[in-house]
Amino acid sequence: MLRIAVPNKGSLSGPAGEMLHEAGYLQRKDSKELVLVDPENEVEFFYLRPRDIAVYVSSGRLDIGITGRDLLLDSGASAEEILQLGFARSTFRYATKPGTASGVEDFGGLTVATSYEGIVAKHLADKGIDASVVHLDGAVETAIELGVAQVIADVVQTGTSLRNAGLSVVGEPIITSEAVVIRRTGADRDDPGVQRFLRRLQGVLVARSYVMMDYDCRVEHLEQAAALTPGLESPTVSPLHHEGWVAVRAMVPAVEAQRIMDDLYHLGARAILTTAIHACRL
Ligand SMILES: Nc1ncnc2c1ncn2[C@@H]1O[C@H](COP(=O)(O)OP(=O)(O)OP(=O)(O)O)[C@@H](O)[C@H]1O
Ligand SMILES: O=P(O)(O)OC[C@H]1O[C@H](OP(=O)(O)OP(=O)(O)O)[C@H](O)[C@@H]1O
Ligand SMILES: [Mg+2]
Repeated sequence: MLRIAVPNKGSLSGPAGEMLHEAGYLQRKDSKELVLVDPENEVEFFYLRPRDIAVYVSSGRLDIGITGRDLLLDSGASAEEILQLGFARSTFRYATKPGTASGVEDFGGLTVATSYEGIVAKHLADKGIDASVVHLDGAVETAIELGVAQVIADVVQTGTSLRNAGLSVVGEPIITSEAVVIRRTGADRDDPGVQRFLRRLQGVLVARSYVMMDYDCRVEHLEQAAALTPGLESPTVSPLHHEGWVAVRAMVPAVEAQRIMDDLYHLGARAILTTAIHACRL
């Protein structure tokens, strides 16, 4: 049975549970449940603190886990990303009160507050900056106001938390993060259970980002229409009872669907429909 670590709290937890549910797995009903067996799908889920997931996976006790790239890097654990999941997208950046520093090179002698000590200590060391790092569990934006540090390094998504604290980013993002599936470095790449799990999650990603498009068009416009809707392999084309017309079906990226419908209409295609894809195996 495949043993999978799932975040039990925070920004990763809700979207991870939704994705697993969409992929057809049982999910816990009560947030106090720590372990859930899904015998039908031959998996066992362990609900763990997001920070601990890379540690469990690198130990080999659990086969794979869902975590954030930033948490994986911060842990220093021997685990690697095998699939990007597209949620909990964020950057990890330095910020200060305006005027404190114009770049990381000005941090010498200052104190940096962060919940991600591993990432920050390594980044400063790589740059040869002699700054102190103080660990805080959260709400690090307040550390400057309270005089614990002059610099913070934290997750930035919309930038609202920084703005509210009167802080501005300094330097380029240290990391661009999102939720990822990880496994122990060097683990068997071809494990059939892992491959099946990844195919299911990839199916969810495709189902979320593509729609199915159907339309009718005149045979003489088919080449141009197919160029607008190439599908994944190539569009399905079926004859219509009405001679000189064909029905076409192809998957298209959801964000482009409206523009493609306009272009198809302009070309003379009619009865252009899109439908949601609920599940998929590529
Ligand atoms: N506001 C946010 N937007 C997007 N992703 C975020 C945000 N805050 C944290 N993350 C991401 O979530 C992961 C951190 O999860 P974690 O549960 O430790 O933090 P959290 O969501 O801040 O929860 P907590 O309330 O425990 O601090 C990281 O990968 C981080 O990049
Ligand atoms: O750029 P924003 O959209 O404001 O998002 C970033 C904020 O979200 C997270 O905080 P969270 O709410 O998890 O609190 P925490 O600091 O206690 O982790 C993160 O630590 C930042 O503070
Ligand atoms: Mg947080």
